[in-house]
Amino acid sequence: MKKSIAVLRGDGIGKEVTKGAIEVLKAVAVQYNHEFTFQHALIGGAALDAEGTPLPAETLEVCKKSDAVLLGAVGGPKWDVNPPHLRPEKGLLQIRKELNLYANVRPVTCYNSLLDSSPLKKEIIENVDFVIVRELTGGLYFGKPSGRKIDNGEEAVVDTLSYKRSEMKRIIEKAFEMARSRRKKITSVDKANVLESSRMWREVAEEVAKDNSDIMLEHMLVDNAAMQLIRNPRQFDVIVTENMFGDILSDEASMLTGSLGMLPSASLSTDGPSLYEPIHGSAPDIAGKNLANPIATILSAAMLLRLSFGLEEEATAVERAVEQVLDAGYRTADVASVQKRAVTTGEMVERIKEALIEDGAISNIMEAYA
Ligand SMILES: NC(=O)C1=CN([C@@H]2O[C@H](COP(=O)(O)OP(=O)(O)OC[C@H]3O[C@@H](n4cnc5c(N)ncnc54)[C@H](O)[C@@H]3O)[C@@H](O)[C@H]2O)C=CC1
Ligand SMILES: CC(C)CC(=O)C(=O)O
Ligand SMILES: [Mg+2]
Repeated sequence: MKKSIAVLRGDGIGKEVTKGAIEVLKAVAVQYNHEFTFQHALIGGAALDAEGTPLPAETLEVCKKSDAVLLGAVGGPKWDVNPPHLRPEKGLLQIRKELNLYANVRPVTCYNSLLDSSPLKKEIIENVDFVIVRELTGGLYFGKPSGRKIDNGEEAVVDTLSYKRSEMKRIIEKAFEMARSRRKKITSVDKANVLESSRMWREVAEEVAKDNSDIMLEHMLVDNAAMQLIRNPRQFDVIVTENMFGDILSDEASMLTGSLGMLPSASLSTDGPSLYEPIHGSAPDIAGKNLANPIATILSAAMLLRLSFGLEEEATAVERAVEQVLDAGYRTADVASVQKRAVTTGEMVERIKEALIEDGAISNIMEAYA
């Protein structure tokens, strides 16, 4: 199969983790006789430095012409003082809007071998397997008007949360579709006791449920959901929610798995190429140190293979390789219980490639660490 992948490395650890995922995708191409081409383009702080804008027109062109997009992360302290339109994050929001990436699918899977890496008890996180379906192109992050003004002689600020019914419907329908091939349960998360947008969200969810009576729908207020994720995460199958709630809940959920560096995501488009990205940011505190966990991005690449290219066997092989390497005891620093035994980003990538190329080749690797 011949496919083109646009790669937006971005900033900080975005560069390191995408490098690792590309290496894994290249290994897949060799192993399964595919031809993947990679075209790099600028986004975020790197694009601001080079082009004066966080999303150059050329980047958008490259993405639109490709079969899928792989993104690292954007942002960093260097650009924190910039005005809103010159923030790296603005480039990420813009590309989500431009490519109609309405659905951000964030699977949360607890690996058996990492049960001791989570701050939560093993009994709580064992067999946790759910997916957060986050609306990605509406809500507060895209609200207009937004900004500062003077109100009665005092500085005031406004951010607006707005959604169209159709925007709610399409993401909730996506969640129902996903639940159908899973355990057929949806938890729709909102703040309907306070927000009008949430009351409409509930109405829409009920309407969609009427046409999907094989799926069980429950509603949960977001503050309770944040608590239930820690109390009893196994109760969840598919969580569907608006943009900001999904953003926050998924970072929280990542700690069930042991680290923010473990959660992949797919940002699905209504029409054109979809984009695949780890849920984490550019991690300026560890950037450039070869410390980042590349697994979230490698698992995002597996989602790319499955969802954009239909390569189920290859996607499963990547996921199996990750699991095998973790089972063998390899850990980056974020999930290592004994820090001095932690491996670097580069070594983790090497081990995953090795496991992919030769299934079972790494069975005794922890001997080196004993
Ligand atoms: N999708 C994106 O591009 C996102 C960008 N950001 C941006 O990233 C910058 C830093 O934001 P933070 O709040 O620090 O969030 P962050 O997600 O970059 O990091 C939070 C913490 O998790 C750790 N961490 C994150 N990914 C990791 C990985 N793969 N391996 C090991 N440890 C990892 C970091 O070292 C840090 O201690 C900001 O400019 C923010 O706006 C934040 C979230 C998402
Ligand atoms: C620019 C932010 C909305 C990025 C982020 O935190 C995310 O998408 O998870
Ligand atoms: Mg986030």
